[in-house]
Amino acid sequence: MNPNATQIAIVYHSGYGHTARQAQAVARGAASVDGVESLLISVDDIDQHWDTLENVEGIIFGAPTYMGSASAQFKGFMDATSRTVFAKGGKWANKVAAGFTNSASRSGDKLATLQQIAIFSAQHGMHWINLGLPPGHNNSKSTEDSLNRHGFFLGAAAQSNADESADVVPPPADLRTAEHLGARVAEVARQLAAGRAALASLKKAA
Ligand SMILES: Cc1cc2nc3c(=O)[nH]c(=O)nc-3n(C[C@H](O)[C@H](O)[C@H](O)COP(=O)(O)O)c2cc1C
Repeated sequence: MNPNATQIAIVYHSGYGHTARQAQAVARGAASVDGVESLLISVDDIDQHWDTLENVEGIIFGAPTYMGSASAQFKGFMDATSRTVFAKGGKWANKVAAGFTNSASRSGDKLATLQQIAIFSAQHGMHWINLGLPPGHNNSKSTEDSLNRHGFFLGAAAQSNADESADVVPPPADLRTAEHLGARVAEVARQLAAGRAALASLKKAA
């Protein structure tokens, strides 16, 4: 861990590996920004990482959509933060946040999961970063390989055919969309960190 780097954590759950592929793409995107390091954390290992999460600049949350909402394992993580983060005095306040989800159907009610993650981030007083891409596949010239082919604004979406393994899906367009989200969050986190440092030195000079 480079102490001068801006740290972005990606906290995710994946039952069968598909959302893990999406999470890896988000982490790649974040780490592609100069001066940023990304850290992938599965909710299965979360108890080893509560202290780490207090010290990162941003957290990008991801879960598969199961029965129209985040998976129960991810919800278990969300509920645990009531005790480990919220009750300790809002330890995640003012960090940047963003979200991603993956499911089998084109829609599959993924929007409900992204909304759930956005509300969760707001409860922690975090700054929500949206996807920042126009809808990718809504005209005759676009294709299934277009970035943001599912047309989400709130976060990154991926679709994994139910009969295909995580070696094959999500498809490249969805992984590139996930990379874009990681890079966007990392850039904003960098800007905020630099802005805070600049303000502190102005204050010192005054
Ligand atoms: C319990 C359960 C519920 C599911 N519910 C949905 C759903 O509401 N919408 C959908 O599109 N896919 C649904 N799926 C399919 C998963 O979202 C899909 O297989 C996804 O790729 C799994 O990601 P994972 O491998 O990271 O767990 C469900 C799968 C499971 C196991």
